[in-house]
Amino acid sequence: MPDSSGPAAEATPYPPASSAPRTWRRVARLFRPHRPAVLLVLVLVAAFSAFNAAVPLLSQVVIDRALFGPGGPDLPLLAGLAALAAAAACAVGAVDLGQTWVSARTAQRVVRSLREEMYDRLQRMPLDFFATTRGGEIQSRLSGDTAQVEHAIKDTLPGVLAGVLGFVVAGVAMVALSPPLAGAAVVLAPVAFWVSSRSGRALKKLSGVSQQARAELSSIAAERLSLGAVILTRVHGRSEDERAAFAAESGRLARLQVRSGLAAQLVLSVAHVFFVLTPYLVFLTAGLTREMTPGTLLAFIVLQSRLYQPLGQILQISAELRSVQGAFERVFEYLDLRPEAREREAREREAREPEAREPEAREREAREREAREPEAREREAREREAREREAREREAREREAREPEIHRHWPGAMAVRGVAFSYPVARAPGGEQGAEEGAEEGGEQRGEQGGEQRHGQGREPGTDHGHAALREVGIDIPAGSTVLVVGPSGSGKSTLGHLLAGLRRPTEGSVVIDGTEVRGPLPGRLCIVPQDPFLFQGSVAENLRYADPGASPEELVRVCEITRIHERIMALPGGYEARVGERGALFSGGERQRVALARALLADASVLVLDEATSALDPLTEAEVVEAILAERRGRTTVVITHRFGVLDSFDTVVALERGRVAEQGAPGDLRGEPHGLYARMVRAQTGAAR
Ligand SMILES: Nc1ncnc2c1ncn2[C@@H]1O[C@H](COP(=O)(O)OP(=O)(O)OP(=O)(O)O)[C@@H](O)[C@H]1O
Repeated sequence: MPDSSGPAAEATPYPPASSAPRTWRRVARLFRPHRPAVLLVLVLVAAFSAFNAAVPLLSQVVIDRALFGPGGPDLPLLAGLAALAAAAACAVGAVDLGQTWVSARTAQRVVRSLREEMYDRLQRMPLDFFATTRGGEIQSRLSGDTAQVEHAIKDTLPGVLAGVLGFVVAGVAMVALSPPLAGAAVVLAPVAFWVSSRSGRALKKLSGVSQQARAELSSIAAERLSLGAVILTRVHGRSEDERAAFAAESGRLARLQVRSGLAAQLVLSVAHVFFVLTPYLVFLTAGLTREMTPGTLLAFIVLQSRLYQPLGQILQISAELRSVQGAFERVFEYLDLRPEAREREAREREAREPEAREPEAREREAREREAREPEAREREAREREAREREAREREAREREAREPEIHRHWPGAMAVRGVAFSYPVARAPGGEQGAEEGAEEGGEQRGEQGGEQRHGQGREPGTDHGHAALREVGIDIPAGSTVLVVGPSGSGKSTLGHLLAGLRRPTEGSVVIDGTEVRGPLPGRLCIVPQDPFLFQGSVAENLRYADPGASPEELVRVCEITRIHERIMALPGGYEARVGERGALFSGGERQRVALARALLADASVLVLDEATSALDPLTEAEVVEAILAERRGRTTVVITHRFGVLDSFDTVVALERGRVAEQGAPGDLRGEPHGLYARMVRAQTGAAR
């Protein structure tokens, strides 16, 4: 949704497609506040070129007059010339140093303000923008593109200037020495320019696609290495697929980089051929004209190298400039984003004149998008499709080989035996707390939840581990039974859920499934749905199939009907193919939970743990969904952790936790009969009877 900065463009919501002159005019505007610095760079570069050309001219005087003049060698003249050459060389060094300093300082200033303005724009963007844009994309523009812009200002642009001026000065000096030889020296230049501009164009295109691939890669990392995503991956045993998807993207980037390198090298190779051939053209012309003193020839040869050097620079840089232009365009696109207030205005304007603007604007946007990277998009879509198909087929094959009805094979009887669990002590900032645990057990960082208890209450005196979240917990869960886990906030319910699902391992005691100790996630046997489940960027169907890549459309519908989300999905444009946005942001909290529940049902695990997984639903829908999940469980063991008691009577057993210990466990009816029991008190408090 970019907008233009100019007043003319203000009238329409979208700017016209950016063109090279437009981009460079805008780049020039960036330097307006730095005019004195730019002027200084210009003067320094001109001085550099002039001093550089002066040295070879001196060599002509050295040969023709000081060494081989009519009266023999002239020593005082030689000494004077040597002093002059030394002064010119020192001046070249000093001027170069000064120019580098001024350019670097200006680059930092320009880039700093660009970066800050971009950040400011982004901060004021409407929420929709963040829901539909990947985090990695934003990061890549904010740091990757601005770094390229900085390099351009510091090195590329002064390089172009030095190249052009050096070329002109050396050219003028060569023409002054001998016009026919000067002509011979530049006769091949147009061919070299033509080749370099062609490969420059290719380089610009490649740079755009590479930048996009880099953004994709960092998006994958940012999205898939978040806590929720890592839990999801482990619970469904998809780590290998995640690795493969990352490797495919990383391979694509590597291939693009190789191609960029080749395109850049082509320019250098052309320049090399040019440099080798041109001196011989000059010698040939010198031989033909026969008007050359040795001193002039020597000066000419040195000047030639001074001509080629900037020429080479220009050839190389013209290719680089194309990729720099791409970086500037991507930065400007973000600077042109419409912050919230302007967005609203534009929407209102559109609402007033819908027919007149909308289709036109949309068409223009589509054209722009298409013009930007049609091939890349197509290729990406093809690759993604192939990857997904492959993963789906592999998973289906594995499933077939395993057993069609997993939970029949694995009954899902669980036992928690003398379990204690302590979270590691939080160290001062800069400490290593949690690092090992995170690596080993998919570690978790919690927000404010339960923060009070973390700092004091409940700490086990004398333990090395710090906060004891669970102590002496013993629970028996027969296969196929339904268990409700309740307890006050911070009593250890979620910790217990994580232990049951194998996401964490007890500090003491053991968790056992069908006689085997649970030592880690067991995809297909244990599945957990957390309170804030993770949906990744992609379609609803892709999110659901994460649990079972071979699931048919009918199976998707079946599980979504159970969790009462099917109708909502069908109401979306595209139905099951509708995108869910960044981390499912286009869904409400309750809808996200219902999609995640459907996904968990698709996993068809022997044990399903719902950790407050219906907390965002209204009580009626919650009861309906939980009842439906229990009704269709087909022998599956189901553990429901909740604060709310809308579905009490459907459970075989209730486990009430208090301060990390099991306060009560038994049939719901029995526990309700204990008037002073924790469970009965909690039920009364919730139904209002306590009053
Ligand atoms: N990652 C962690 N690091 C340190 N302490 C933690 C961590 N996670 C939870 N705790 C602490 O462990 C205890 C049990 O937390 P847990 O999340 O299991 O409680 P809960 O019963 O699920 O709470 P709630 O109902 O509020 O979700 C709390 O005191 C909490 O502060």
